[in-house]
Amino acid sequence: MNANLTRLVTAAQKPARRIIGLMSGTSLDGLDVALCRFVGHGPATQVTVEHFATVPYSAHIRHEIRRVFAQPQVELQHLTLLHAWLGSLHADMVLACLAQWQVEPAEVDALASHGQTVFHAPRHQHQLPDWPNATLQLGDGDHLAVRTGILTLSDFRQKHVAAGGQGAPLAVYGDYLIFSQPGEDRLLLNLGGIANFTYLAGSLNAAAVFSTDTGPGNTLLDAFVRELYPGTQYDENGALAAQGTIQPQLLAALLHHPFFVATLPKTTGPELFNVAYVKAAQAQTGTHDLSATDLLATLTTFSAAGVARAIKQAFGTNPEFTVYVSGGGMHNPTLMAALARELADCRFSTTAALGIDPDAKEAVLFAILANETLVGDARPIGTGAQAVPAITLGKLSFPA
Ligand SMILES: Nc1ncnc2c1ncn2[C@@H]1O[C@H](COP(=O)(O)OP(=O)(O)OP(=O)(O)O)[C@@H](O)[C@H]1O
Ligand SMILES: CC(=O)N[C@H]1[C@@H]2OC[C@@H](O2)[C@@H](O)[C@@H]1O[C@H](C)C(=O)O
Repeated sequence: MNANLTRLVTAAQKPARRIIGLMSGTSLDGLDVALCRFVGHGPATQVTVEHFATVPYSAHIRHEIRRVFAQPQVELQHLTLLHAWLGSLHADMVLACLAQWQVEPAEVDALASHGQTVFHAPRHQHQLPDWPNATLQLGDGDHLAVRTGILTLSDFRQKHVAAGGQGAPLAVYGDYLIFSQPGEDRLLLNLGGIANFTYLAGSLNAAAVFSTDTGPGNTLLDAFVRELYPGTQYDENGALAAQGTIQPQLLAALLHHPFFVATLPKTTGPELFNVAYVKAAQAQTGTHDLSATDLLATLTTFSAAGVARAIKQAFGTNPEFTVYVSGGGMHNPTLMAALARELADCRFSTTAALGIDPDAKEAVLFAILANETLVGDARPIGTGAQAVPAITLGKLSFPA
């Protein structure tokens, strides 16, 4: 048997294995690196996060990604170079983390790399008749495998698209395995650049589980803070938005988009929710001269209202859940206060209460997906239009 296959089978047969999950999201703040230890698979999965770090992206890296990020037209040479460059860059970031944690690459059984989403194109968003759902993540897995010497799984979204999905959200596969709890209906809400949630039934009925994006999380806030306060990356602790007043006409115009009434599940990205989207709504409502803080206050409530709309769309007007929040938006008290207003009957907690660092959650998720691909099974989740494809995800790259 080929030595790579022997290595693969050995990793799959171990009673416990270490997998590093990597996530770099739409916020372009950095690469999240989570070294996880797994025992078991499927609903019996036990995962411990041994180490976690976010390796910040430099201004240079952010600049090079933004040259193509969510752009319908790009320089093809730059896109091609980025694919290789980001693969090597992510590999070096992993090696630096391992050195700091005093863990040898040989002690790690697999790397699970999400890559950098540069364009997300579900059919409802590109609206090109006869063209499929599509999504593109850069940072090639072979570069990670060869440079780190670690067996790598990557490019998790393509199979979801191939099997009939939109390529996202994938969190549902991992959320279902590690956060389901008998007797408690749970909502897991991730406030990243884009917000999404997973519903888990206390009955443990897999058919009832589903997940969806809800619209912008931090992406518009970040984009306008960058534009209005040059040199600043985000509204730290929601302090700017907290000084502003919500502009109701603009808020209504922002929410007036087919995305917010489209059936669940749905996905989106900064290809739709971007500066141009907001400026069009400002032009339409004559609010282009709104102060920076009023605009940020309105955008903060817009994100919260999008989350609330999707939850109410699924569960009716007065949903009562414990909502377990993760992602960078949970550090924004103005956004969290807006959510508490929009979902008055919900209680808010974070995934820390469930044993997973909320900043690490998405990176852990990709490690879980890799663990399932190595040792688990494809299993049915959801039903009807909300069913997620029963597949294992990720492509294999061997180091040699
Ligand atoms: N202290 C803070 N105050 C306000 N906002 C914060 C704070 N810390 C983080 N954030 C927000 O969180 C963002 C980063 O979030 P996160 O890392 O979850 O996004 P991501 O993983 O890139 O997104 P996605 O899940 O859409 O891929 C920052 O850009 C910022 O908007
Ligand atoms: C195409 C893409 O990268 N989508 C991300 C993004 O960030 C949040 C939201 O939009 C979600 O759909 C997805 O990520 C998470 C990890 C997911 O697939 O569950």
